[in-house]
This record gives sequence, C-alpha cells and structure tokens, in this order.
Amino acid sequence: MIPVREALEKVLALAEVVETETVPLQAAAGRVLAEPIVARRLQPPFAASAMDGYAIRRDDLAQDAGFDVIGAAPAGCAFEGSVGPGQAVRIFTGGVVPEGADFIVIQENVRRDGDRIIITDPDAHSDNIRPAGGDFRPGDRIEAPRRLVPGDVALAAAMNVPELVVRRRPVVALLATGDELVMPGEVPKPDQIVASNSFGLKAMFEAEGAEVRMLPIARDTEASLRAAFALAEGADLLVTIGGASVGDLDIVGKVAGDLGMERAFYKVAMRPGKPLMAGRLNGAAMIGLPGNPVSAMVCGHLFILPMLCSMLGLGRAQAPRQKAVLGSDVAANGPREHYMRAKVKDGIVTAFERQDSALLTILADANALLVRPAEDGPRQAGEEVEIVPL
Ligand SMILES: Nc1nc2c(c(=O)[nH]1)N[C@H]1C(S)=C(S)[C@@H](COP(=O)(O)OP(=O)(O)OC[C@H]3O[C@@H](n4cnc5c(N)ncnc54)[C@H](O)[C@@H]3O)O[C@H]1N2
Ligand code: MOO
Repeated sequence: MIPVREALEKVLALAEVVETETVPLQAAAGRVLAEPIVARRLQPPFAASAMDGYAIRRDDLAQDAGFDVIGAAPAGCAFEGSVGPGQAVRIFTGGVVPEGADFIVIQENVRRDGDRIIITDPDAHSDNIRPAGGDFRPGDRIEAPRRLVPGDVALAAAMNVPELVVRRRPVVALLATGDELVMPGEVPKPDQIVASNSFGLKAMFEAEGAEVRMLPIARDTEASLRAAFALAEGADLLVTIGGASVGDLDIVGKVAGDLGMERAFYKVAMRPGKPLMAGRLNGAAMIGLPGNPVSAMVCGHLFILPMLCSMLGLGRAQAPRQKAVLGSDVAANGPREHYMRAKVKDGIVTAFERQDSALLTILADANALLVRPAEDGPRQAGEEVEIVPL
C-alpha cells in the first residue's frame, strides 16, 4: 500500500500530453488552448462613441449652448466631414467619432429643435468616447495553455481569429465489470443491481474535456474481460471499474497482467479507494478503480481528473484543495487517508454521519471531501481542515 501522494505521482507519470487539433470558434468553449491566440486587429479600430447623442467640440460645451446638427454617424456608417465650432453630428453607440469632435453629449442632456440642439445639462464627467485600441492592439495575445471560457471565445472572435489550436480530447475507455450489473432501464434479476459508476464517471470525465467510450459491461470471466479489453484499443486511458479487490472473482488485475500490463502500483492507503490499481497496457494508461460506487467516484476525482488535466497540457497538480473550518467534531483517523463526504457552506464543513462507500445518496448530497490525514487525531469543531471541493 502506498500513500495517496505517491500514487498520484505515479498516475501523473502515466499521463502523456495529447496532440493538438484545430477547431472553429463555435466548438472551442471548454477546450484547452494549445497555441496562443494573437489579435489581428486594433479594437476599437477607431475612436467610437460609447453613447447615443451628439459629437461636438468639448470647448463648446456650456449650459444653453446651441449647435447646428450637420450630419449623422450611426454605427457602421461614418460621417465624412469635420465638426467645427458650434456644430454637432448626430451619433449613435459604436459610431465613428467624426474629425474635429472630441466629446459626445448624451441625448438626454440636450433639447432638439429641428436641426439645432441646445445643451440642457453640460455634464462633463465623461467624454463618452472609447479610444482606438482601448480594448486590444494587433499582436496582443491570449496565452496558452488555458481552458477556454465563453469570454475567451468572444475575445478571439473580436480579434478576428476564426479557428483555434486546442488539445484533442483524451479518449477514455470506460469498462464496468461484474455479473451483478445491468444497464439502467433494464430489469435486473433479484440478485442484480443497476450499473451506476460508469455513468457518473462518464459525466465527470466529459466535464473535464475527455471523450468517453463506454464499453459493454464485462462479466466476471477471463474471456469476457479479455474481449472487453480488446475493445479499448486506441484509447489513451482505459478505466476499469470493479473486480479490483481480493475476492475470487476480482480478476481485473490478473487478466490485465496476463495481457502484459506494466503495473505502477496496486493499493493505496486511502479510504475509500484502497484497491486502486494503475499501470500501462498496450501503450495506453490504465487505471483500475474499485467497484464501490463512492470509491470509484472519489478515485475518479482525486486521480483521473488530475490525469486528464495533465494529458490536456494543463500541468501536473493534485485536485484543488481549500481550507475550511470544522462544523462538528470528528473522531481520530486510522492509518489510511480518509476522504469523508461532507457538506461545506460559508467556509464551514461538516462530514456526513454515514460514510459507507456504497452510499450514492450521500455522495450526491456532498459538495466536498473532508481530508483526514493518516493517523490524524480527533478534531474539534472550529479547527481548520483541508477539503477538496466536488
Ligand atoms: N476481504 C476484503 N474484502 C474487500 C476489501 C478488502 O480489502 N478485503 N476491500 C473492500 C474495498 S475497500 C472495496 S472498495 C471493494 C472493492 O472491490 P472491487 O473493486 O473488487 O469491486 P467489486 O467487488 O466488483 O464491487 C464492489 C461493490 O460495488 C458494486 N459495483 C461494482 N461495479 C459497479 C458499477 N459499475 N456500478 C454500480 N455498482 C458497482 C458491486 O456490486 C459491489 O457491491 O472491496 C471491498 N472488499
Ligand atoms: O476503501 Mo473501499 O474503496 O471502502 O470503498
């Protein structure tokens, strides 16, 4: 049994950064940028009005001052002339500020009378002009690597960059094992249950940017497992679920070994998730998750999400942790690091009473894992602890 930190290092060492691909902007949100985005434009490309109103010369601004309206400058249609003393050009938000003008008086602050305007409020706290290049200039960059958020996509579009170079999605083959499992929607026999782990894990990995191939459930026979392993061909990462422990039918490790798996480790000093296994099989990384539903999900969060981040070129790091204050006492911990399902609100974390690794209702209710180091003593409410937000 190895400590969690060591297991994570070994798992991350199995993760190879995937290649890049080019995608249109429309498909870029959530992807990991692999090459910087470089602005091809000045934005705004001209001094632009920030308001609907009239472009004038600031020196002319005064209570009751009058102006001749000599033209209009709506967005997309510049006024070609020049604004002289006592003159104004009708302008709208986004319009090009005409030559000679250096101030936009908003329309609420004038009275219009035919082709004349009179200033009713000489408010000058802003000139209401967006300077050319005030947002970005040619050559300005969005640096890589970076997970693209909607704001990045909007910025890339404004920079006139229609395609982005991103990491391709790591392909994860997900293999549930067990004679007791049927698919959701099927009618289980009295001694069967419905497979849940693969669905939770698929959602988790896809949210991180993976492409998940869900393989057919393998039965607890060597032949069935071998056939299922063959279907994982071409994946970057094979994740098996169940059959990892010491029971007579827990044969995932054996079959993987027979197929040539180079084992990095088996068993981690953690709760839940002790029978975790990792290695390399047929050129791909392989992680064997324990079958208990909460164990599988917790290991997915603590090991496979960091692995996917690393494959996407985002660097090697553990699942993000935060500090929180204990909301109620917790008993001393044993020799395995314990990731207790917990609820955190306003910085106060409270572990659930029931911590059985089969309880999906508790997991669904939890929004954090309370981290208890190995052999940690009893802790009282009010003490500071570490959590992993879920
Ligand atoms: N004598 C010992 N028994 C067990 C040990 C041990 O050290 N000594 N470890 C326990 C721990 S810890 C865990 S975790 C489990 C893990 O066992 P396996 O990885 O072999 O998982 P299974 O036996 O196949 O299944 C465990 C449990 O989870 C259910 N399961 C499996 N796959 C799914 C799925 N895709 N969806 C929903 N539920 C699933 C399965 O029906 C079992 O109830 O071993 C302990 N035993
Ligand atoms: O440690 Mo197991 O992973 O109890 O559920």
